[in-house]
Amino acid sequence: MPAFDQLIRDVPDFPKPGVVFKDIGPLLADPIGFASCITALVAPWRDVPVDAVCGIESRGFIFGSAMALAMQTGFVPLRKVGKLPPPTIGVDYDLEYGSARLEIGAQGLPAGARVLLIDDVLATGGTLDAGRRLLEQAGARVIGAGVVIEIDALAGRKRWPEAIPLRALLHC
Ligand SMILES: O=P(O)(O)OC[C@H]1O[C@H](OP(=O)(O)OP(=O)(O)O)[C@H](O)[C@@H]1O
Ligand SMILES: Nc1ncnc2[nH]cnc12
Repeated sequence: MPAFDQLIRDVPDFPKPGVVFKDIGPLLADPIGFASCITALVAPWRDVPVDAVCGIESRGFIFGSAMALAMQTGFVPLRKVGKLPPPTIGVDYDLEYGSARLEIGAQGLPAGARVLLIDDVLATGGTLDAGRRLLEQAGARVIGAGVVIEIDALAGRKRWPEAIPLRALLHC
């Protein structure tokens, strides 16, 4: 596996004191790093039927939409509150540094669609958990999830159901 970790910058005390922010900017700017990151994110699902890749706003859009292109599936955005026109379905959740609400278009997915949930970082796990709950509320079947970075110390994986595969490229 390529050394993605060298393309992720640690920024101490951003966006607030005590948080070490994982900056994916250098990874996105590196054509080989970004391409091999997408290849690695897609790899576990090669033989799995997937109807759509769902990315969480905003950094999950970058990886999720590139994966959807590579997998030849549709892409469905899970957006922060107030961005999508009605009708929407939404869920509230807590973040490592705040709280938020995620929404999906009520007609965004056919019932029973097999979807992958994608984000850049798994920290406390609140966002990924909210994404899963939202997709299930919308009638989709979450068959797996992928993140680029998992911050092990924050134990976000504990909030994720063991029965659904969750793949992380990098552990910090
Ligand atoms: O596991 P958690 O503790 O929930 O944190 C992970 C989430 O936090 C960041 O998003 P943020 O809400 O900061 O939005 P952004 O992608 O728009 O910067 C990150 O992109 C994940 O979505
Ligand atoms: N430490 C962190 N770095 C980047 N994104 C995050 N989202 C939540 N925690 C984060």
